[in-house]
Amino acid sequence: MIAYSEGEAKPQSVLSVLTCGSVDDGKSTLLGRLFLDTGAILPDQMRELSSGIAGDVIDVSRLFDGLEAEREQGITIDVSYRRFATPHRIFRLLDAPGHEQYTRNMATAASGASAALLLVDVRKGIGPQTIRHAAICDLFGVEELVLVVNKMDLVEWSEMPFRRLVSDFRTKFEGRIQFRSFSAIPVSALTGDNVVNASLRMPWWRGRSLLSHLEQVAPAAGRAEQAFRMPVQLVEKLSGSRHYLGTVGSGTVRTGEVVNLLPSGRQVAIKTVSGPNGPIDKATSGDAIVLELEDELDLQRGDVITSIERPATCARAIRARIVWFGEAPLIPERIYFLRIGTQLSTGAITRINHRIDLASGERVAARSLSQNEIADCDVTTASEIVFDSFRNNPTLGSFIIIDRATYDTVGAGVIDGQLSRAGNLFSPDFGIDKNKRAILKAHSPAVVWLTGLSGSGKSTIANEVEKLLWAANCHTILLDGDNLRQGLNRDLSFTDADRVENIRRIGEVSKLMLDAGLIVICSFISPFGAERRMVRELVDDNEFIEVFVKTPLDICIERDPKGLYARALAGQIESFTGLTSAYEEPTQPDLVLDTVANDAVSLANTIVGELKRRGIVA
Ligand SMILES: Nc1ncnc2c1ncn2[C@@H]1O[C@H](COP(=O)(O)OS(=O)(=O)O)[C@@H](OP(=O)(O)O)[C@H]1O
Ligand SMILES: Nc1ncnc2c1ncn2[C@@H]1O[C@H](COP(=O)(O)OP(=O)(O)O)[C@@H](O)[C@H]1O
Repeated sequence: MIAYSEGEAKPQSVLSVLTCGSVDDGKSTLLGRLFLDTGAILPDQMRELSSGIAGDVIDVSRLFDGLEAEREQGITIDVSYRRFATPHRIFRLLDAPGHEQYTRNMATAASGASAALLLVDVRKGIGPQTIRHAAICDLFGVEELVLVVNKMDLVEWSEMPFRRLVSDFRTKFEGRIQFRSFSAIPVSALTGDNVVNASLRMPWWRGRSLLSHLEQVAPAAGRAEQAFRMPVQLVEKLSGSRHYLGTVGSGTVRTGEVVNLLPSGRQVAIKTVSGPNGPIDKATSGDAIVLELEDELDLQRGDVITSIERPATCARAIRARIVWFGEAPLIPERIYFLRIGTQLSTGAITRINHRIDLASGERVAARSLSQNEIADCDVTTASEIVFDSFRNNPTLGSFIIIDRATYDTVGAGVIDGQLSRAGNLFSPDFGIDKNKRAILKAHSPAVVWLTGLSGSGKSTIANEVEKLLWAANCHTILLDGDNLRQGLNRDLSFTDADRVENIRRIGEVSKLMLDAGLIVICSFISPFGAERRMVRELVDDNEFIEVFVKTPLDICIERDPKGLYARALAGQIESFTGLTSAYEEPTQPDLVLDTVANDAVSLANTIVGELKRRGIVA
């Protein structure tokens, strides 16, 4: 075994190996053991370690525990510690922390790994963490999963506990996980048995040691052999011509080749390909390049340049498997940012087809997803996205989900394919539109959106607004929580997920009525900023007036016009807004109404005043 360092002659094949499982299951010890027994640990580290010798057993975990501590302090670990080589292969170890909240890092690491070592303590068996990690490895295309059954020394090297654990794992994943290859190896990372060197203490084991198994793993199909994909990162105009900058995600591109531009679908020849040192004949996956095209086309960041033989797909609806990292749950129909390569779109998870239960590995129904949960979902985007199925080409096959308010990455997904309904919808261009309809009326259309706690005064004020507008010959409609929830939305409860769906439907109804030329007055608690923003974005800028009916909770409780607070406080109503369910106050409403200092009619006049100021009402 040789230690590998930059500059030496390099053995050819590199295998990226993800190590996962919990720290207690012996991950640090296993990594330490791999490095020690392959001779990859540097002499000064070895000296430091020797103080950990107890009898003839070296505490190899100390090397990696040290690194773990560095990471916790935010110190970047020198990756060279994590590279080692044998005469057959270079290994690049990607470590994923064992704690639950690090699922996000684990997903990132998994997307770059060909093989994964999933560590389990033979005495503890398969826990939710083991299942979660296996499911994430599967999700992100890790082809080779090795279940490393550790601490065999603590079960007297016996075969039965090992076999029991492996069969339990297989039962949980039968038919659900599609690793190209799965194997299980009994080891003791502490003593080194079966890690690098074959164990003499488990004569019943006829398989290879972990390292020799990893040396045999077939390397994953390289990205260089896949179809050409280059997401455009930047467009620059240099000496009069446009230059397109990006990194080749997969495949190869050559000067003179005709390529496909997506989503436009136009084809064009490549004039020049340039690398860091000037023009080159061809570039391949991983190369950062600059392209010049024969025709000046209006390509922008987020567009994708692909091969013409095997272009990517363009659609607005896809099926994807998603792992959720967000502290707040994923709610279907809520709008998030989706980033695929350099493309940024808004979109929603329109349906959760099923969730993977991490205790049993089974598919179960779900209305929302909590942190660390994994599910198969339908996703719809606002604009057309350019993608591949992850199986065919990971470059455009995965995406991340970003919260629109906090910009946190709240989830990641891999794409399984296009949804069939996606391709066949068009936006009809009817001759008579809302502006023409408005000509017949004494006003322009608008949505007046009143939001606030129950009992804050939304309905009372909305009613006064409608009376004033009717008197001014305006055509109006008043939509209210109480009436919509008895008809169109009678299937919806007051869970967060149902409130999101409630507002989505009302938003769509409001838009239709707006198109009919009406002034739509909406009175809904609409407790979440994300959905109020969604409705605002459905209509034109000047058409949406967000009115925050700002009445303190104690006043609403005092008013209690329907007796609901009394019942909620007595525990008879679940998830009651302001008490047991959240209300997110608007951060930038168009109007804030103080119902303590002003009466309902004067507040209604304030709203009508705003409609006049905007030129909606004469
Ligand atoms: N648990 C719970 N929480 C809040 N409100 C409740 C609840 N249960 C019933 N109600 C009655 O439903 C009305 C609110 O419906 P909305 O459609 O406006 O609610 S939401 O926007 O989906 O949150 C609300 O009407 P308003 O009092 O006019 O706001 C209540 O009458
Ligand atoms: N300035 C005010 N504006 C609106 N309502 C008020 C005001 N002052 C007192 N109220 C009373 O508060 C209650 C508000 O109830 P409602 O309009 O049904 O609220 P919401 O629709 O927000 O649940 C009514 O009983 C109303 O008479």
